[in-house]
Amino acid sequence: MNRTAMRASQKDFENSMNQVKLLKKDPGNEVKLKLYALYKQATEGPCNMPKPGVFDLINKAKWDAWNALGSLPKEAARQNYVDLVSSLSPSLESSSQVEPGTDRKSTGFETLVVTSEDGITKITFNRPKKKNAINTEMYHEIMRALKAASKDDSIITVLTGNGDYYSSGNDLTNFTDIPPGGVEEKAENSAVLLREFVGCFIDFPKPLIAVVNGPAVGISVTLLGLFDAVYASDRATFHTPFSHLGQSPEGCSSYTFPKIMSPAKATEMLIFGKKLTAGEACAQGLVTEVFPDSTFQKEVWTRLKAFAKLPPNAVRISKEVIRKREREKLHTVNAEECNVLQGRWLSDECTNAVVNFLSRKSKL
Ligand SMILES: CCCCCC/C=C/C(=O)SCCNC(=O)CCNC(=O)[C@H](O)C(C)(C)COP(=O)(O)OP(=O)(O)OC[C@H]1O[C@@H](n2cnc3c(N)ncnc32)[C@H](O)[C@@H]1OP(=O)(O)O
Repeated sequence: MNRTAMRASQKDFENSMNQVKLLKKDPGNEVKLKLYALYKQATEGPCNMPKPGVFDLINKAKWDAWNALGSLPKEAARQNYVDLVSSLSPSLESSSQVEPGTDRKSTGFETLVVTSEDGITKITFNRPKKKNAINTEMYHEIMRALKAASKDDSIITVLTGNGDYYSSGNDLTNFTDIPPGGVEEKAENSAVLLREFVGCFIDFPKPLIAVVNGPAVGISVTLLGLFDAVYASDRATFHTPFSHLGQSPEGCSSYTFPKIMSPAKATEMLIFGKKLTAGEACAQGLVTEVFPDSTFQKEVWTRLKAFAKLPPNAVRISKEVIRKREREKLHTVNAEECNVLQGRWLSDECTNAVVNFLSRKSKL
């Protein structure tokens, strides 16, 4: 049937919006901009937003795309949107698909894969093309997955990454999505989100294990100080370029790192941005054990499956005994770090570093 000869109904439009969420492959920035522009035109009509500033790279690209549609009628924009999505259909997949005969897989996550099997809930960062950078959606999904894992029947919970990276840390494009209240509101919202996010790690009631499959950057490193064990491939590296980004430590690392590795070693990492190999991180106590990459998955999962057979109540109670006397202190540190960062995010040092990263790639 020739779709262009038809009028797309509201239902067709909504189906297409849902299909976009199921895209298997990233359609690329150009197509994403077209989809954005057609969606806005179909729902709001011609571009009605003030033109973003020159440094607001992403919003400016979006504005340009929407504005370029001029006075295209809403119905035509809706039809073009449906046609464009249908032309992308070979790269669609159903996210509700559950692999047959394997473990229980939770659906409803865009940025994670969450499975539960053999007493282990595994939360996998799943943005491999972006080196598992943590965008706003992913912060929320990780919190949701942790809250569910704390209540499910698993004994231990594991975080790991899909692809060659464990995680490249905070997604720097998070800083470009500026709300109507401006950059101050953005900084405040981010500090609230960060505090809640780190709080979930402080309060997590079961043993939390990191399976660090590759390089880790920024917040994905600092959080390791709140894990109960950290197993790393010898491909992994550990790096917190906070000063380079005009930022300051988070994830309670200003407290945990000096305790774990000595104040001077913590300074080298957190202030001077020294990158550690997995072996160095292990020697300094941040990593529990390092495995050759060729046998990493096999060895680690064999070990974790054995741990997960331990009596659940004893495991949970022991975690509580260990965490209890530190919990209040950790929450205080978390609040202080978020406060300091809120100010840093408004600094020229931070703005320039983020603009440099984004414009280096001319990214959206
Ligand atoms: C609620 C807010 C809380 C904030 C908490 C504070 C957190 C602080 C931090 O985590 S600080 C650390 C931030 N991370 C970084 O500075 C790393 C930035 N990325 C890089 O330096 C590099 O991408 C790399 C070294 C990780 C990998 O380099 P390379 O192997 O050359 O790959 P690419 O650079 O081509 O990356 C592929 C693809 O991924 C995108 N990407 C990677 N990391 C990030 C990131 N952190 N933020 C946004 N995007 C990232 C990269 O741009 C490429 O995208 P493209 O293919 O160009 O679309």
